[in-house]
Amino acid sequence: MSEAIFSIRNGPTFKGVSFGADKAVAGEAVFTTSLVGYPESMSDPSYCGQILVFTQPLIGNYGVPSTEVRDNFNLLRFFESPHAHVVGIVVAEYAYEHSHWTAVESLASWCKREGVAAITGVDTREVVQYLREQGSSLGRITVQGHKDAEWVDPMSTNLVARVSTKQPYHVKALKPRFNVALLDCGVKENIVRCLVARGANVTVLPHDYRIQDVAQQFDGVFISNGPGNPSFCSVTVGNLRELLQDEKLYGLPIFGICLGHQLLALASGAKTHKLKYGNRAHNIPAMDLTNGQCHITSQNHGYAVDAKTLSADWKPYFINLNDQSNEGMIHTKRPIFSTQFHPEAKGGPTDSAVLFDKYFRNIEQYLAERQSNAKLASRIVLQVDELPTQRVA
Ligand SMILES: NC(=O)CC[C@H](N)C(=O)O
Repeated sequence: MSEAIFSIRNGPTFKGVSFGADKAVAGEAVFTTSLVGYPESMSDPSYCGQILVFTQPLIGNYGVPSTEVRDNFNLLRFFESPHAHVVGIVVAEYAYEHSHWTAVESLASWCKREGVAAITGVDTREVVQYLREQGSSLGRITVQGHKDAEWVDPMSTNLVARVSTKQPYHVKALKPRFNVALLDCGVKENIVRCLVARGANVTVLPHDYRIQDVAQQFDGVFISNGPGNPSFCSVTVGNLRELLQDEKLYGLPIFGICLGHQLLALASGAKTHKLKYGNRAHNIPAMDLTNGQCHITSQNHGYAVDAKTLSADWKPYFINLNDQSNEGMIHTKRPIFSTQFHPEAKGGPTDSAVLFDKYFRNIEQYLAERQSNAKLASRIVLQVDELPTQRVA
């Protein structure tokens, strides 16, 4: 067992023991208070470049499932993408013994295979108290025998370009009713599953794909979650702006989640800002401002939309009941809405899965209107049937 050190820039250092990849890493140190779901969180592309500190003290006790198993839609059954995206993890107590029916290996062996540095024996309560005071900070993990990595701020690079599919791919529903185009800024498998399981064939497009050129052949557009600072996604934002301004597509349903919400907000003229230390948890209360209902939500984000900057056509949709930050927006006349939290969960509660049903009702209505509106005759621009059926690295 090698010793390891976790350090926070302009902050304290913590000694522990390495149980992951034998290396030195640097990134943005963030913490999650979620109790379960470490395979899902670590493979969520939104965590790209980050060192994730778990406040749940015991981590690793249920091992890691197979990265090979796929479901009926050819989607990964147990992971949110094929690889780990965090650069490191920090835990209080790594469980050297694991047991679960899905486990095929230990968290330690997965971290080693995936090149994720991991340190145990850290007082994560102290780390969190520190990060909450100082705000978002850079961190690094150095395993004994290695030189410290240079500090790196992943938020100053375009992470979306790194994690997005390189080519379009197409995931078929079992009984297809609709065709959805999904802009992949770092999509989680379960978002695609939530769409195909409800009967949409999903064509997943790279983040910078000119969505405005193909949108007319789809019944709805979806904008995914993803890593990093939304202001780096100027190409996607420019494309979305043109999409929103196209009068022929006025009735097109659009739904965005997390980074997708932030990009839609930027495209409609609103602003985003960095939160002091972000919201990463599975139990964050968000109130639906249209009916006063509270959803307990799954979240992982460092940026937020500034609700005061929403233009006249948009209203805030949800509000965070812990810190009053914006949790979504909805268009006042068009079938377009987005949320900062994750209705697809994985992990987390499924209170807000109903938003996928709302999106599908919008699509049904759009199709009914389109049939009575000859102006928008379907024009096939992109042949989807010959596309690959999974992410293209
Ligand atoms: N999960 C996400 O999509 C995160 C969005 C964005 N990268 C943020 O940190 O705010």
